[in-house]
Amino acid sequence: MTTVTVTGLTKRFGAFEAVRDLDFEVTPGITGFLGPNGAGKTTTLRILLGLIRPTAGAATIDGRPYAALAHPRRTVGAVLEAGGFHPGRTARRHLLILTTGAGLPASRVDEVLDQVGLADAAHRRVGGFSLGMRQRLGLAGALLGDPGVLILDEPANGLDPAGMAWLRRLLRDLADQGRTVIISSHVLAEVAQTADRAVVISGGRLRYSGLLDGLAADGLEAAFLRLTEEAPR
Ligand SMILES: Nc1ncnc2c1ncn2[C@@H]1O[C@H](COP(=O)(O)OP(=O)(O)OP(=O)(O)O)[C@@H](O)[C@H]1O
Repeated sequence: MTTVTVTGLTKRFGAFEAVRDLDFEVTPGITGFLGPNGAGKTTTLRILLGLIRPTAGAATIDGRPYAALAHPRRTVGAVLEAGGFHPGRTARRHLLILTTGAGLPASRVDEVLDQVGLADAAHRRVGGFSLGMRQRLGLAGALLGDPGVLILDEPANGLDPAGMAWLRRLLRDLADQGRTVIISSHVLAEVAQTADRAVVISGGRLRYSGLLDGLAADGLEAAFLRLTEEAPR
C-alpha cells in the first residue's frame, strides 16, 4: 500500500506564499486534487515529485521524499502537462528512450502503448498527434515503471467523450489494483464521476480532505465554491 503524505508543507516564492502549512494524506484509490486557479496544486505536486524544494515541511511517498526513493519510476508515475515530446520522434521511440533512461525493460513499451490504446499509432511521429493522443502518450510514460502512485494533472484535457469514459475505466482499474491515483482537475463533473476522495485547497491552504461523498452532498460544484470562496492568502 502506497501512501502519499504531506506534512506542514509551505512554499514561498520570495515573499509570496504559494502553499501554507498543508497537511493531508492520500491512500490507495482515486483522489481528486481540486482548487481554483493559483490555489497551489501544481506547486504541491512539483514538490512531491522533487522538482522544487519546500520552504518548510515535507511531501513523502511511503515515508520518503522523491529524491530518496530507491526506484522513483517504479514508485511514482506522473503527467504534469501533456507536452515536452520531441515532435520528430515516434511514440514508440519516445517511450523507448524513457525506459532506457530509467533502467526499465524495453518490453514495457509495447505493453503501455497497448494499455493506453496507442498500439496502432506506435510508429507515428508525435508531432502529428492530437491533444488526446498526447495525453495518452503522457500516461503511457507514467505507467512504464508500473508504479504504485500515479499523479495526473488534468488527464481528461483534450479527450473526447469516448476517451473520457475510457480514461475513467483505466483509472478505476489501476485503483482497484491497489494503486494511489491523484488527479488534479478543474472539471468537477469528471472528478465527481471518477474519484473516491478529494483534497481541496484554496489560497495555498487546505480546505477539505476526505471522502467525496462527504463533500458533495449538495453537488460537488456547490461544495467546491463554498470551500474556496473568500480564501485570503
Ligand atoms: N516559480 C514561481 N515563482 C513565483 N510564483 C510562483 C511560482 N510558481 C507558482 N507561483 C505562484 O504560486 C501560486 C500557486 O500556483 P500553482 O501553479 O501551484 O497553482 P495551481 O493551483 O496549480 O493553479 P492552476 O489551477 O491555475 O494550474 C500562483 O499564484 C503562482 O503564480
